[in-house]
Formats: sequence, structure tokens, C-alpha cells
Amino acid sequence: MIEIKDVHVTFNKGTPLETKALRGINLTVPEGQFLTVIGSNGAGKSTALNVLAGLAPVESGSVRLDGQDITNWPVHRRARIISRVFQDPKMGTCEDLTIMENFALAHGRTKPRGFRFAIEKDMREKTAERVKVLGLGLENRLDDKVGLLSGGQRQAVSLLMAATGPSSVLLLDEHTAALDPKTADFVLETTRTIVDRLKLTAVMVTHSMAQALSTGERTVMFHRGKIIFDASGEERAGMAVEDLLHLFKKTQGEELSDDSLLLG
Ligand SMILES: Nc1ncnc2c1ncn2[C@@H]1O[C@H](COP(=O)(O)OP(=O)(O)OP(=O)(O)O)[C@@H](O)[C@H]1O
Repeated sequence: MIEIKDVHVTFNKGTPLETKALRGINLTVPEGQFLTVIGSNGAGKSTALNVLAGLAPVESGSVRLDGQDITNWPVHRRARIISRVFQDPKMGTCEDLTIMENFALAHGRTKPRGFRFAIEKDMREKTAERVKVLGLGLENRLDDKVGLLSGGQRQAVSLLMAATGPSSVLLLDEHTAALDPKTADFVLETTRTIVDRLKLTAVMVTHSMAQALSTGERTVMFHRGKIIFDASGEERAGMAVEDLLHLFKKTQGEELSDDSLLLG
């Protein structure tokens, strides 16, 4: 379970560039929940993910994971339990290494003589089995360099790698935004399957309201560093993008002006 309590993040404090990126965020995500996060540009979505990953300076408030206070844990300590997939398909994998080597690396199986030698038969079979879930035939291309894969294939592999290992929390940072619509749909469907099968706690930031409502089981909206609504259950099940816009206008007294949110 993720528990973010009254978290404030201010960049460049005390300077003319001071930005209050998060202004008292409270968010509890129960174990196994798939949460989607939406909001206009600069609303604080990525900062919230960075707070979880340990990359944003928490000015006040606390972050707990499964009851442990991780507010001051360094990034590397969290990396074992929290993994992340970024917008850029190139960020989750090493393009000069093969699919197999990337998985070996993710498993921390490196040895002084080089991990090529450390890839045991057993691990190869397990990796092939895992990659097969994607339905892309990549189980027959384990020795191909990742750089040869398409953006969608690569993002699917990143996703699988992030979900492999001991981590139980998956952070998805607009991970389909750089893909064409068809590939984005495929990666999104793969995401749903992986999160469901591995019973992960997932937080997905997206610019698409439609995607936010059709994925996972709960949606929160950020606006100017605050969470302005939190929908789940029946309320969310019947929601369309127009309802979100209406809700935004009702709570904020203004129209939502971010085109990417409206069109996504
Ligand atoms: N490292 C940083 N240094 C200074 N300001 C930052 C930093 N990171 C974010 N900000 C500022 O904090 C605010 C929130 O940014 P954040 O990236 O969290 O928004 P976002 O909701 O993810 O937006 P977008 O959808 O545009 O990516 C913005 O005003 C941004 O310019």
C-alpha cells in the first residue's frame, strides 16, 4: 500500500523561479490497485511519481510503502520495490544488449566475467516463457539486440522487465504517449494484463482522459499541485470524458484549457 500524506514539493525555493509543484497531496493506493492519474501540463503528475521514486525533494509530509516510511530513502533503495516505465521506449532497456541480456541484467545476475556467461539455461527458458505472454514472437528473438525492436515492442519489453523481480509497485509515466495509436493500444492492453496477472500496485500518468477512465479501477486528477478529484467504483464506471470536463468546471470554476487532455 502506498500512503502519501500532506506532501509538499517546492522547486527553487526562495528564488524568483520558485514553483510549488505539489501543495499538500494526500493519496492512499491500496495494494493491488491500478490507479490512473490525469491533469494538465505542469499540474504535478510527474513530480508525484518522482516523490514515489525518490527523485523529488519532499519539503514536508511523508511517503509510506507497506507501512514503512520511505520518505528519505535514496533512489537505489526504493528501486528494488518500485519500478518505472518512461515515455521514451529507449529508457527502459539497453539497446546494445540482447533481449536475454537485458533480462539478465534486470535480474542482477551480472558476474565479474560478464553476464553473457551467467545466463543459465533455466533463466533462458523462464525469460522465453515470460516474453511469450506479449504475443510478439520475441521468445524466438532472445539473442536479438533490443535496438532492433520497434518502439512498441521495446516498450512492451521494458514493461515486462519493470514488472519482473521483487518490485510490487509499478509507475507508468505516460508510457504510451510516444507510440502510434495502434501500438499504444497494444502496450496499454499488455499493461493491463501484466498488472492484473502479477497483482501489482500500479500508478499510471496519462494525458488521455479516455485512457485514464478505461484503464485500472480509479482515477485522480491533479491541478496546480493538488488532487481535485478522485473517482472510483460506480461513480467512475459511468463516467465519460464530458463528465470529467464538467466536474473540472464545477470544482475549479474555469474551463479546462489543455488541448492534449481534451483530444487524448
Ligand atoms: N526539477 C525541476 N525543477 C524546477 N521546476 C520543476 C522541476 N520539475 C518540475 N518542475 C515544475 O513543477 C511543476 C509541476 O511539474 P510536473 O512535471 O510535475 O507536471 P506534470 O503534471 O507532470 O506536467 P506535464 O504533463 O507537462 O508533464 C511545473 O511547473 C514544472 O515546471
